[in-house]
Amino acid sequence: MCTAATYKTKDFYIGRTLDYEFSYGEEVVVTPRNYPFAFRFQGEMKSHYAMIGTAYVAGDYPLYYDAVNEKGLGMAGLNFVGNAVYQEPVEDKENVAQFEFIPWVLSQCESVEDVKTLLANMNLTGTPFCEELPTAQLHWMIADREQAITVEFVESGMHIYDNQMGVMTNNPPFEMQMFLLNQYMNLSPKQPENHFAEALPLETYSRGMGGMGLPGDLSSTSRFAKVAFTRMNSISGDSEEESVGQFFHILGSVEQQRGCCEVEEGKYEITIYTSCCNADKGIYYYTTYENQQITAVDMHRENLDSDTLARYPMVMKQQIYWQN
Ligand SMILES: C[C@H](CCC(=O)NCCS(=O)(=O)O)[C@H]1CC[C@H]2[C@@H]3[C@H](O)C[C@@H]4C[C@H](O)CC[C@]4(C)[C@H]3C[C@H](O)[C@]12C
Repeated sequence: MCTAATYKTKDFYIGRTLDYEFSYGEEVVVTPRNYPFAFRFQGEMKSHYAMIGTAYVAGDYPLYYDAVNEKGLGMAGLNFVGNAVYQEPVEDKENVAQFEFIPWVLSQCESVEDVKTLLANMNLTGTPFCEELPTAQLHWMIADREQAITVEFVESGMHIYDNQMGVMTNNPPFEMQMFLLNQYMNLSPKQPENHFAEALPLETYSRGMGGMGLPGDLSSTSRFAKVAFTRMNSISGDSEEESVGQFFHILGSVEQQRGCCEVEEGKYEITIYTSCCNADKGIYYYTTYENQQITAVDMHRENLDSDTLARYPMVMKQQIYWQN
């Protein structure tokens, strides 16, 4: 399972959890403006917007999972297995392979409005990167500081949904996830009151009963409701530390601990990493399952006019701050 979220205080933030049972060896990767992107169908793009995010680098190619560009536009790809349907290349559209979707969008769009225009003429193909890395079945959240959308390619074609909550998880399709939220309309952060039956002496027996009824399991629908509630009711100061801290708490509400979700005999999904990118400043913060201390990579500390990827393997060892 995976969860993505946006958050806005003074700055705009976007991030995700990457939940899976194994890691591909992902890194934080800055793609500078003059890195030549060789698109399968669209040819070489010699210069473009710079971007930062998590990617698995295959050869010298950044296969991004989530990223933000220097204009403050961000996107994240999450599993959508069984529902994602990609097309064969066609003649009258811009064909883009599924693994190129993030670079294709972030290299040339400044805003979600730009993305909508770009998508109108795009055909996402199921072309695999190589034999060893088959096509990933994903759907995407794309956001800037003004709005967020969910983009899904399914049997009936491409669907773009306004995503007012700025959250996304996995299956089922976004429309159904939104419908299921109706079930939770009664939830409130306030202490509950007895509406069950006047005749019964039901009472709040402890503090902290706000959000009563919020699901606690790790299924995609439960995480959708939980993270939406957490994100929509979230309160924080607007300093960088407070905003980033709060963002990690929002995604912390749906993190996966090893042992709770067995996906195969003896194999468990865990939150491999959690990211929070300050999209305005191009700073990518992350924690990993092994290291809960926040690590940061600032794209503006790199030479953004270069043509070579800057790569930072994620810190995978627990860092403990000793006070004495
Ligand atoms: C497995 C990841 C999604 C995690 C997730 O959503 N988990 C939920 C699990 S569940 O089904 O709902 O149970 C996805 C997110 C981004 C994906 C990667 C990126 O799309 C980049 C390339 C794309 C290539 O086609 C395949 C390898 C790959 C390197 C992908 C591997 C894998 O599919 C990733 C890492």
